[in-house]
Amino acid sequence: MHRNKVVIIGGGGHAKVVIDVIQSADTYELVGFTSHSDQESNLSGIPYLGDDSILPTLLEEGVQYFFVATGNNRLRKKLFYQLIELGFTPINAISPFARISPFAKLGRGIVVMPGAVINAYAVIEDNVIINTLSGIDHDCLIKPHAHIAPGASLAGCVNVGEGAFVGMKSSVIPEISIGEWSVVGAGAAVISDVPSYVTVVGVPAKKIIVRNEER
Ligand SMILES: CC(=O)SCCNC(=O)CCNC(=O)[C@H](O)C(C)(C)COP(=O)(O)OP(=O)(O)OC[C@H]1O[C@@H](n2cnc3c(N)ncnc32)[C@H](O)[C@@H]1OP(=O)(O)O
Repeated sequence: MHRNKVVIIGGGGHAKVVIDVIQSADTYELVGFTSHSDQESNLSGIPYLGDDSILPTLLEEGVQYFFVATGNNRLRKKLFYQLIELGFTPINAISPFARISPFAKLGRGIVVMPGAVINAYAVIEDNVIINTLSGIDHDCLIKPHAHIAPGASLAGCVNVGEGAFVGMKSSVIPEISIGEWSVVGAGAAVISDVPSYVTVVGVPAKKIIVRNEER
């Protein structure tokens, strides 16, 4: 069976899981991964190819598809558009153990990890991470480059802004909006709208001042 060739961008912990998901779906041929840090010779059974300077050569050799497997939302955004600019096409990495409604809509460059559920009329835009065992209920809108961490539960009609991070095991009640590039802490219960560029934690979730804005 012919399978399209894919390069993975990134060699950290998130890449390990993304590779596993793509391999378990058995739809693509993974040619290897690129990384800027010194790497082991392979990751989850696929070879290290070098840093991103190898990418134009890979394209010439017929590797047309990519997946950016970095957890940091800002870096993932940057790399996503760089790869498209170079002429690559993003794929989705969908675990066969996720459940996605046929009435949900998915963009490009999205990973949906095992145990995640995406219900009817949810919209997941480009380059989003839907992590292990998370739940995205009906009519949610997840904007590009966001990350819904393991076990987070979004009720119906929740909007998550560009680049926002919804921490593991947090809960968001219906019709809440989470602003762009904001962070919801692990275990938070979000019961009111979250502005952009803030961090909220706790039950109920309240804004905190953070020292390090990098995410
Ligand atoms: C497969 C994977 O691994 S995917 C990755 C999943 N990762 C996550 O879900 C991580 C979620 N991250 C968090 O919850 C973090 O604690 C953050 C982002 C909310 C805050 O991190 P930082 O900015 O480093 O904050 P810091 O640790 O300095 O804490 C600031 C204050 O908030 C409190 N706080 C931090 N996180 C939480 C939380 N989740 N719930 C309640 N309080 C919290 C701290 O106790 C501290 O309180 P204090 O000032 O009274 O001492």
